[in-house]
Amino acid sequence: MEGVDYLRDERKKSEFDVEAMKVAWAGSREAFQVSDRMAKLVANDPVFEKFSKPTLGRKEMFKNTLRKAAYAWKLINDLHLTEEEAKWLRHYIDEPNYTDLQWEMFVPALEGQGSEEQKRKWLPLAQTMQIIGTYAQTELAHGSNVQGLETTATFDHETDQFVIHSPTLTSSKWWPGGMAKVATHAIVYARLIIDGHFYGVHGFIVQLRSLEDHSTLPGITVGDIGMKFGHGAYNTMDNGVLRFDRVRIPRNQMLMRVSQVTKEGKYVQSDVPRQLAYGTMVSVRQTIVSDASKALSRAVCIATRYSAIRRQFGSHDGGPETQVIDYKTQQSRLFPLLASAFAFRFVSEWLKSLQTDVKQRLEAKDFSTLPEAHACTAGLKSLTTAATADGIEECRKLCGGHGYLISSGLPELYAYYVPACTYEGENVVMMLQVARFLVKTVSEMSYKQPVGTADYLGRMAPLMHNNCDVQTAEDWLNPSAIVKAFETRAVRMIVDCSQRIAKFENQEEGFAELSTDLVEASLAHCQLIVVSTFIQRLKQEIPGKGVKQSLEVLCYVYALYLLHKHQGDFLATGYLTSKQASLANDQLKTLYSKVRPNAIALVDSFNHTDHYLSSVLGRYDGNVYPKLYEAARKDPLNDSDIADGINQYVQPILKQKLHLAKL
Ligand SMILES: CC(C)(COP(=O)(O)OP(=O)(O)OC[C@H]1O[C@@H](n2cnc3c(N)ncnc32)[C@H](O)[C@@H]1OP(=O)(O)O)[C@@H](O)C(=O)NCCC(=O)NCCSC(=O)CCCC(=O)O
Ligand SMILES: Cc1cc2nc3c(=O)[nH]c(=O)nc-3n(C[C@H](O)[C@H](O)[C@H](O)COP(=O)(O)OP(=O)(O)OC[C@H]3O[C@@H](n4cnc5c(N)ncnc54)[C@H](O)[C@@H]3O)c2cc1C
Repeated sequence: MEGVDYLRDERKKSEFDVEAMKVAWAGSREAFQVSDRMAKLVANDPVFEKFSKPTLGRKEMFKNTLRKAAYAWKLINDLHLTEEEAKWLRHYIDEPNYTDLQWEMFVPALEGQGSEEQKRKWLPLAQTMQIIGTYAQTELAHGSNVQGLETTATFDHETDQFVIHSPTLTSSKWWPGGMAKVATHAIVYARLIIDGHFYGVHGFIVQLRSLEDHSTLPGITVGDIGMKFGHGAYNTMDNGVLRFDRVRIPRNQMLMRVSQVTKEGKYVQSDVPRQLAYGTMVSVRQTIVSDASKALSRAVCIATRYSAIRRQFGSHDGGPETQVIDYKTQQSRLFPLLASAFAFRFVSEWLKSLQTDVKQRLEAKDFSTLPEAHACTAGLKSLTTAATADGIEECRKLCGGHGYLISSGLPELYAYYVPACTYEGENVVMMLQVARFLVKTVSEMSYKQPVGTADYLGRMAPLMHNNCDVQTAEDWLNPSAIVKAFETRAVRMIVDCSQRIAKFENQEEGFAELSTDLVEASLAHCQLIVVSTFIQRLKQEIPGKGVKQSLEVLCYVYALYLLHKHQGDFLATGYLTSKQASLANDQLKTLYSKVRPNAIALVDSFNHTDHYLSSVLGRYDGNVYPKLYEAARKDPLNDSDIADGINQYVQPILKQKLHLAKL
């Protein structure tokens, strides 16, 4: 038998309707159809070929990406693609480039932080790509600490302009994507100075390059910051360094939704909270959660298919060896990741609806849910990206030696994905933001009832004193038992930290002293959100034979895997006995055997094309070994029998050896 037959047999074992699961994964039939159509469009167009990327040099790689982005823009216009379709098209092209910044950051920043007048002027230009923008916030010396940025924007009364300046080397903008070579404009974050007074960091629209010949404008120095981790990965993006030498922009190019500067140089704060200036980051963090499920599902798809094909040991009487997916250890590493991909998918859907709700409220000047939205996006961004980056690396290891080959698709995916733990808010820094929200919520509880994702903190009294009543492994197959366990663990960790902080005279000092515990408590809170959201999703109607049942199994796998992994927390907070924790682990093992027959069908439900996976190991048809061989033969080193350099550098050594032998 070959890999092709193995996967065919595996697909026959499936206990659910794969087509219906594809819809459940996508969120709706329409969402499935759009993403499916775009995936196929990209996969079937030779312009989007990407297998040769690892062999290209930086300049060729960059140019190739520009070519693809230009072609994609042509398709978007020629085929009159909707915004949603265009988003999927860009996603499936699968090469970071300047358009990511244009659509994910520049346009949202204009939308969220521009005044109505500014939006009328700038949005049509950006949306039709007559200008290309980037988001220039991070500097050489400051990324996380936004208030520490050094670039200055000084108001000049006489000319009614701002003077944008980089006063120090460390104030150089450093990292913004698309900035080095492509962007014509940037939203530059700088300290506002009026008459010698500082008014905090604000965003300014600054033109960097001529729209005629693309040359940099006077006073602007811009370039690339150099190669990044991995060979291909993020190196298709021109992350840049940018310095300003007293560059002048008109006053009306400061983003003026949150605060304004008048012609007279008066600083006026709108009736909206200053945190709205951070709004772009909130919306991008939500997208990052959705991207985490895509990246993890991709790695899991590769590792699961390959695990069903790969056989090692266990052959008796010349029969076939054991499929590595049948080893319990392989299942215990792989299936929680499969379950996590679904968990992240559903939490990202929920986060999107939360975001839509917040946006509507903001329009109506209701800012009450902004802190929660910030805490949720920051925390879930941190949780999902950390688990996804680790998960991709685990999938590489699950594929043994072949996982280390570029043709497995996993090294590239990891190198491309891993900066998500850092950009858009470094993960630990983000968890500390969640901690601030939680500690504040607890401290305000005497006069303010917690709501939304923090509402369980309002049930603190019973949760502080309850004990778990699970007695058998089956008792763990109960959503309310699971939610109660996660709520209790989170509440006890948060209250413990809050009480210890309260003992410090200086609360900030207490917060800093307890920050490692606070990060763990925040993680417990975020895990509760993901688990609860998965459970809530299962309460909705989910059509298709066996689909809901399979998702229920995955939901329990996700929850009990976390419970097992963090059993120290559950035991230390006194909610569980070690017997109950061990029963949870027993149940987890039973659940793995329920996932096993459905594993291939579950990863098929992600509907990933071979083009998107770009992995010989994860091919849909399972034809792994012949294709591995073929991929290896295509390596440039195999172009000739005697490689360049052999005659020059190896032969002389060999000949010298002969000479010594004669002696
Ligand atoms: C860490 C903080 C949050 C700290 O903010 P701060 O004002 O210095 O300090 P603070 O006193 O803690 O905060 C003040 C207050 O602001 C709140 N807040 C903070 N962030 C937000 C938000 N996004 N929405 C709504 N509210 C927000 C905080 O909760 C505080 O609220 P409070 O005063 O407690 O009620 C901030 O500086 C930050 O967000 N840093 C991370 C920087 C970041 O994410 N940069 C992204 C650059 S762009 C990028 O990476 C693009 C990658 C693109 C790609 O290639 O894909
Ligand atoms: C691929 C990539 C693309 C990017 N694209 C853009 C872009 O388009 N535009 C843009 O403006 N920026 C961009 N960035 C920059 C990115 O947003 C920042 O790197 C990120 O916000 C982290 O900030 P930092 O580099 O200052 O990290 P640092 O804050 O210096 O982190 C270093 C370490 O310090 C720790 N630390 C920092 N502060 C605290 C604290 N208060 N408490 C405890 N620990 C702390 C962190 O946990 C971390 O371990 C990009 C970065 C990357 C890698």
